[in-house]
Amino acid sequence: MARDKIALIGSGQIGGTLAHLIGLKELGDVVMFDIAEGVPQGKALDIAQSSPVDGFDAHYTGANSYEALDNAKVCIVTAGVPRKPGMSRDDLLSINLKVMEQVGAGIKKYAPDAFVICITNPLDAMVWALQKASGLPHKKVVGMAGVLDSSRFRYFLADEFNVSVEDVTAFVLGGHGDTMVPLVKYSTVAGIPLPDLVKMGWTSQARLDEIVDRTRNGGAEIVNLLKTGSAFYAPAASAIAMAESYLRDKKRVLASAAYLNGEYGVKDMYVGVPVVIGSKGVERVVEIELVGKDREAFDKSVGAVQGLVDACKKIAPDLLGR
Ligand SMILES: NC(=O)c1ccc[n+]([C@@H]2O[C@H](COP(=O)([O-])OP(=O)(O)OC[C@H]3O[C@@H](n4cnc5c(N)ncnc54)[C@H](O)[C@@H]3O)[C@@H](O)[C@H]2O)c1
Ligand SMILES: O=C(O)C[C@H](O)C(=O)O
Repeated sequence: MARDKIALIGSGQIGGTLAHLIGLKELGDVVMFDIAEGVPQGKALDIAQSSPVDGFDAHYTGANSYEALDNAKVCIVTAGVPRKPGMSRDDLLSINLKVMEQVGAGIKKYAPDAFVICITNPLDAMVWALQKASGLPHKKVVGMAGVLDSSRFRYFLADEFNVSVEDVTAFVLGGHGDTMVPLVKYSTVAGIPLPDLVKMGWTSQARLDEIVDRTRNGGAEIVNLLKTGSAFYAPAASAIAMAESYLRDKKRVLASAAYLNGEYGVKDMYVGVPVVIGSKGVERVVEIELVGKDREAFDKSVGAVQGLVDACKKIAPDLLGR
């Protein structure tokens, strides 16, 4: 059986890590694309040369032309710039919006049947713009953030309780920004919700609040440590989970920036919610009933994303006609 072709648009820190993980997991052949000449070619060759050591079979190519995307089954988009200490993800909007317009046109021309995962920040607005620019069906274009934010939350919780990360589930919804919504009520250790664990004396409400806060600031914590860029190992692993669910029709329930057309009371916007990802793309939006503080926080987060989408519409009004 022919291997699936996976195109990585952007071959920087996340692009390189994605390419390596795809080989290690034998998910398919990899095309690395970037505007920087030599970078995708060099990384592709380097990773290909690791394949005999690690024992995986995958074909790697690097390219600076969109033709290389031809017939890709999955496209993962990291093209653009990351933030530096002191910046917010939103500061990247105008520069990365231009990149999404170019990338969207390339996908439209060469990979119109692909499942597209956008990673570029500010995530919820960029995936909205990428869908508009590519014209692909909404269920075939998603944004990666919720898996990452939920994974950070899971890791901090597992560390707090001194239990395996495998036994911790968590969902972080809303926009991928300061207003994201870690859902305490729906996060568990071995099925036991966090509020029950507080009652059981496993932790205090104050500690839980600190962990929620650290999760919300998880991206900035790493940016401040690295100083020259942002997180890439966990973001790449998170996007691979989404790509794998699509390619292997696993139908995993993963928090993703998905197009909402009335669900959660939101229309014509991408926001982080749990979705089922299978061979048809986003096969179902899981609509959790949000009440009280969770509803308020979610609505506030949606408002923040709406502000960014409105800014995109102002900068690139022609996107609306597509
Ligand atoms: N959604 C998330 O959870 C999440 C997590 C981490 C990073 N990010 C975002 O992902 C993006 C990439 O991060 P990174 O660490 O890989 O950055 P990076 O700078 O290492 O890589 C970005 C690459 O994009 C390339 N590029 C720039 N303009 C391009 C264009 N027009 N066409 C093709 N390629 C282009 C650059 O040459 C560079 O190689 C950033 O915007 C960052 O903020 C998002
Ligand atoms: O924080 C960033 O700028 C990168 C990314 O969105 C993250 O959460 O790690």
